[in-house]
Amino acid sequence: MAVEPLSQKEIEDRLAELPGWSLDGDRLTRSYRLGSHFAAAALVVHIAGIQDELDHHSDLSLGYHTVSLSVNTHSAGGAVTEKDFSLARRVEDIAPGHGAH
Ligand SMILES: C[C@H](O)[C@H](O)[C@H]1CNC2=NC(N)=NC(=O)C2=N1
Repeated sequence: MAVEPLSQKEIEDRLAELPGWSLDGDRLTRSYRLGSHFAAAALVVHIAGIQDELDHHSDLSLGYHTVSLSVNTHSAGGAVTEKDFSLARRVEDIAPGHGAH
């Protein structure tokens, strides 16, 4: 998969398809709220599995009822790439099943 930095327009087009995700500086980010701390922890573990499968890893943090991700592509000099959006889409696919919103 290409690891070229995406242009601002390419990032905006992709963000338009991913409600809840945003660009914070040079990182793609999203926070989720869950119904309990344990549910949030389970989502973290599920995301960790996806990240190992994709070999692409966000900074992933667990709060009280929250899970937060922040990701860019180290091998592209810390730019946002298609790999970051692939991860975001995979997380979006599974988050609702954990009751995350
Ligand atoms: C060797 C391995 O493919 C690399 O270290 C992977 C692992 N996870 C990664 N995660 C992120 N966010 N960016 C990378 O460039 C990256 N590279």
